[in-house]
Amino acid sequence: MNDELNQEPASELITHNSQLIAAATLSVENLVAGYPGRVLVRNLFLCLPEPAFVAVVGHNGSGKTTLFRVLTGQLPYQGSARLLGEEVRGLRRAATAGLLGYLPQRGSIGFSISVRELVVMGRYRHHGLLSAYAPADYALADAALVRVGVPHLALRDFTQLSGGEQQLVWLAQLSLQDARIYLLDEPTQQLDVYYRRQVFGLVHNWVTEQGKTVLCSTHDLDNLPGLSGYLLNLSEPQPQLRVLSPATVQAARESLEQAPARIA
Ligand SMILES: Nc1ncnc2c1ncn2[C@@H]1O[C@H](COP(=O)(O)OP(=O)(O)OP(=O)(O)O)[C@@H](O)[C@H]1O
Repeated sequence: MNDELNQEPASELITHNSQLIAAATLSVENLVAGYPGRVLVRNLFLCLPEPAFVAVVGHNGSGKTTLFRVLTGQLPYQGSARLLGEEVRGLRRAATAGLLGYLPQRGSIGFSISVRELVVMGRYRHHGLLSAYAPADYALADAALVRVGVPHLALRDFTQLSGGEQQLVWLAQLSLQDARIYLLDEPTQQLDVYYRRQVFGLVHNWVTEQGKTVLCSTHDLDNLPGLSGYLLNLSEPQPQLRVLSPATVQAARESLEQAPARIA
């Protein structure tokens, strides 16, 4: 143990810890969440001090979406879950406050709309309810479509796109929201090998170039070793943030190749 730490009085350590938690991008303390008769997240502790990329992995049904539902205020929980120091259960309209951008696993819409019109809606926070989007907004939408690699889809009807194409369009829209923290639920699930790599590179750039925090749930371990950030394996008995590296990805792969432990 570090001698300097040993010499620090306990009261100062507690103050220091609570300051760290208050300033953290994401902090979770003793979090318990799930559904009636089914606890999925058990006594989870996490502290992410700086903006970072976090790959959230785990077997099917291990609670990745459940954790995201907690962090987006859609599911009640016990314990504490804070985003930029704010307790989630006290947050209202986090998305409109520019705090949180969320890409759910299945995003569908029931009416025809052009891709360009859908993407420009990512700018809604910068607009009054009734004001029309300006040419500058459409220019940003076009640029976002270029960044995700599908500018050729701009005039297509969104509802007629393939699942993978729709996923790329949602990502383009999300990038225009300019949120501080993004929760992406399996954003590469329906993508081919080429676009999977592109999307991991893109959302990793949101962290390194724009200072965003990105939590990305995924079953795609192949694209993780080249990225910097953290790995959170919800299939571990006591999940914790581990520095992303070829070794930690390999350890996660070995654990996920085993049958999941079933907790009642
Ligand atoms: N509304 C609900 N009521 C009861 N159980 C639910 C509900 N929603 C999800 N579950 C269950 O909770 C468990 C965890 O689901 P969750 O979607 O968080 O898993 P996941 O890790 O995201 O899985 P996947 O990798 O398959 O997307 C699953 O067994 C699921 O059936």
